[in-house]
Amino acid sequence: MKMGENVPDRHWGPGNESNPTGPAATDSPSRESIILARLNARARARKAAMSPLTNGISKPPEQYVYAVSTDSRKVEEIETEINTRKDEDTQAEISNKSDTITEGDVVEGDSTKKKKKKKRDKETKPSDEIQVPFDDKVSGVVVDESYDESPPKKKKKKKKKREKSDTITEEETVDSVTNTPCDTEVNGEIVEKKKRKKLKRDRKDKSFTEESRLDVGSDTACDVEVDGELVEKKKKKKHKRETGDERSTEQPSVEGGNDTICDDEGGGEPIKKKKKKKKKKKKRGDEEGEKDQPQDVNGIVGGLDESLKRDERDEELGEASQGEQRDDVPSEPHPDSQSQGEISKKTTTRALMVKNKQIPSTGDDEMAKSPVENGDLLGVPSTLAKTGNEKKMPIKRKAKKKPKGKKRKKVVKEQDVPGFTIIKEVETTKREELKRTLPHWLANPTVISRDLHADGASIDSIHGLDEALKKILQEEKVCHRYRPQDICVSAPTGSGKTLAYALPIIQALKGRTVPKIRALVLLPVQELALQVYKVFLTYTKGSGLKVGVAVGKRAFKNEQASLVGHNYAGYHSLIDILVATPGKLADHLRLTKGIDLSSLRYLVLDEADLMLAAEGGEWVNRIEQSVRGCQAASQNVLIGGFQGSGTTQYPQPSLHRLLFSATLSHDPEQLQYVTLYRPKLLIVTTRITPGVMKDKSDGTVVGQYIRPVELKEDYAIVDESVKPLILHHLITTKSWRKVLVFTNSVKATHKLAVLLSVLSEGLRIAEFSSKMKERKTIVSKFASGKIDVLVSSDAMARGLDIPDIEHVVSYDVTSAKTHVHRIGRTARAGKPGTALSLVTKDTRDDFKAVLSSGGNATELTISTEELEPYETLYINALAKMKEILHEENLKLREKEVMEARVSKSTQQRERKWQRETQRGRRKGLVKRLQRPFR
Ligand SMILES: Nc1ncnc2c1ncn2[C@@H]1O[C@H](COP(=O)(O)OP(=O)(O)OP(=O)(O)O)[C@@H](O)[C@H]1O
Repeated sequence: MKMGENVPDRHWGPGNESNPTGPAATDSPSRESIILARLNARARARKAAMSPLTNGISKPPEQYVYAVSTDSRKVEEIETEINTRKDEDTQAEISNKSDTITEGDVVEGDSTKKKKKKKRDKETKPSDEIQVPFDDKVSGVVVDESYDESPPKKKKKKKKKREKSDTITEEETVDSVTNTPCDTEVNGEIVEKKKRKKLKRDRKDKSFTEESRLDVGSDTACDVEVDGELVEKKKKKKHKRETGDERSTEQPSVEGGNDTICDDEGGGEPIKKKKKKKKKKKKRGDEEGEKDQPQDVNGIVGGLDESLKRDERDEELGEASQGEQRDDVPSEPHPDSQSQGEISKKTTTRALMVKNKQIPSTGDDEMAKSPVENGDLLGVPSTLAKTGNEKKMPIKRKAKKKPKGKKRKKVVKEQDVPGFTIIKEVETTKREELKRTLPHWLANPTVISRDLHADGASIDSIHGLDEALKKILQEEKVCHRYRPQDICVSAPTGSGKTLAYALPIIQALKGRTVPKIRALVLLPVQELALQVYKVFLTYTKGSGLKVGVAVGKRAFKNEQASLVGHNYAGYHSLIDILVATPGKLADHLRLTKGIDLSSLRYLVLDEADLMLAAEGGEWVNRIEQSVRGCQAASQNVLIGGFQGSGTTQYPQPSLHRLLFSATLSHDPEQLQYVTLYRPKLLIVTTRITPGVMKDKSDGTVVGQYIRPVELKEDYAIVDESVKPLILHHLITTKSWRKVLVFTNSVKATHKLAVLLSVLSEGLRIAEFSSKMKERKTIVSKFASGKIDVLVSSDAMARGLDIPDIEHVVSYDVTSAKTHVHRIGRTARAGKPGTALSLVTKDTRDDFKAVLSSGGNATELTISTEELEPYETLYINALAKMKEILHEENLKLREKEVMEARVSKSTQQRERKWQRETQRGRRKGLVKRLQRPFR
């Protein structure tokens, strides 16, 4: 089907329907009305024609298509024919010719004759000007002829009817009137003018038709310009969208596929501009109408692809969406929607060609893409809107710099995978690099700052190291090695110093394989040593470590057998940890065979200040010499402590010295006997009390005797004669139980214990006996609460750990150091306790010195009135005490006399026997000598 055949059918149909009788049936209009109607019709026609042009659609409206067929040359021929045949009655011929015209067309008057003539001419001689652009394969546009046969949509048709009915009617009227023979007859001038105007209009129409033709079939500068404007507008709008300047009230159709339509009609473009554009287009149409076809192809693609993409998107959304009113698109159908639909089909073909690489795609394919096509406005994902068939062409635009590290899109093209349809874009995001986090032990190493030369010990001090290695080390100037610092600890009483050294030693020696004396703990008295020995026994359960004690509690031979074993291979150690008093240790080092201290690693001096004070501290030096001697003597000791001629030697670690006391001496003279290696003094305190930290004259900060925090310390200024009565008064009136009283001597202890026993008959009073056998029983009774008041000398002042002693009385003022240990028997391990000091006038100054060492006591006043009730009792108690003491003295003397007598009589009997023996021997010898030989 040819273009010329279809156009009248679509264009003139409605007009003829509206006016079936045709213009010939009307009366001849006046000249002015004809001219006015003609001008109006032309203006409307041009306006209607401009809409698709600016829309990027190449196809002009039907009336212009029709005008294309009405070439000026043909018009002249028709007019000439009309003039020559005006006298002839051609009604029959015209009616015959009218058969060739499509049904529905109303042919009335001369104008219809002309049209029929034109139609006939077109049928006989098709216009190349029309067919070329649509049939031109170079343009890439293949006319879908079936489109013309498809029924137009009702909405579009109705709309078209409404908008064009008036124009078409008027135009028809004008054409019919101007071409009627009566006009020429009425006024020849008018006819001439009309002819000139007709020629002029036809020329314009011709030029415009050429422009339209070019728009339809080929590209024009107009299209290029329009497309360029569209591109620019879209760029601006896109920029606005990106910057958020675009108002939300703006119609989505502006951004959508109908944006060009709205630009023309609803975009608010001034009419003057439109006219200017039209003029420019006409000029360019005249100038560029004869340009090469490839340029035209490129120009047309932009407008076509825009419709193509809209159609493709509609296809993707499904047929259900077709014909429906979009929310973001104006519901009123556009008058040019039909022509757009027509172009869309063409552009679909065009797109297929582009897809199949039959023709090159242009950057306008991408540029013409609207947000609706991208699925943005309809909420359709862009991945659905894009089919992947779009071939990206180079677009002259500033490429946006992609931010580093962000999403990196990778579009999988359909061409990449032949035979498969890519339905979705594959987006690959660049994963953020995971920061590696180190384990806690690697990220937080324990930094030990040390200086090799400052902390090192001499190579010679490494026991057991091979002499050849020592020589090499010295040659390499590696003369020092790391050695732990010796530690001195001054901590309050009852703060757990025993466990402070016991647990680390047990932990360090737990992995040993062969028993050897590796730890030596020295304490001043037997009771403390036994107490610490029990602690080690408790905490070494299950560890395999063996603990020995050397305090003289058992027979010496038994202690020897518990420390050293002997078999066919020789002597070997039976213990790993030895708890001893200095005296007994010296006896064993001197008398016990096989005792070996060569592997000693830890030397602990508990109550170090007292230990170093005994014998001037020389015994410590003797023990260390003994240790070094053992080490020197055991150079050939085999593994396991067996002595022999083995060659295996192991370097022994240096001896680590640990000194503990609640009153560690600050006197350097007392520490001179201990060879301490870079000693470190640790002072443990729980609160800063006045006088705790003092800055001495030498600038060194030293600690004082620190009391437990839980200890409450009181003192009472009393007379010497009533001290027992005041103590009795406090114990009885305040119901003290488990009271530990310290005196300065054993005699005073006994005297006080007797007096208290007389005064307070209901209380269980005991004294810490000097007899070793009785001590253990008394301590256990006192700890279990069977003794209420235990009177003791300072033999119990240090280290004894008796639980739950509530009150400690310092009956006699003593030194500050002893005072700290006395009152330290209470308030242990965080438990509360009270200490009372009875101060006389003579000992007031001494007590002040005691307090100045870090104590803080409150005075307890006891009035004489409180003591008056005890006067008689006290006098009687004193008298009875004297009697008791006197009797005790008498008994003691008798005992001594008896012992003396026994000893004297024994001596006498021995002497008598000796004399008799000597005398008898002599008599018997004489008798034997006098016996005659018979
Ligand atoms: N961490 C602790 N928690 C509870 N009790 C503890 C702790 N450490 C030690 N003790 C207890 O405190 C008491 C006193 O311990 P220890 O005899 O070692 O004290 P000390 O400092 O040696 O006192 P002193 O100077 O009088 O000899 C012990 O009965 C012990 O069991």
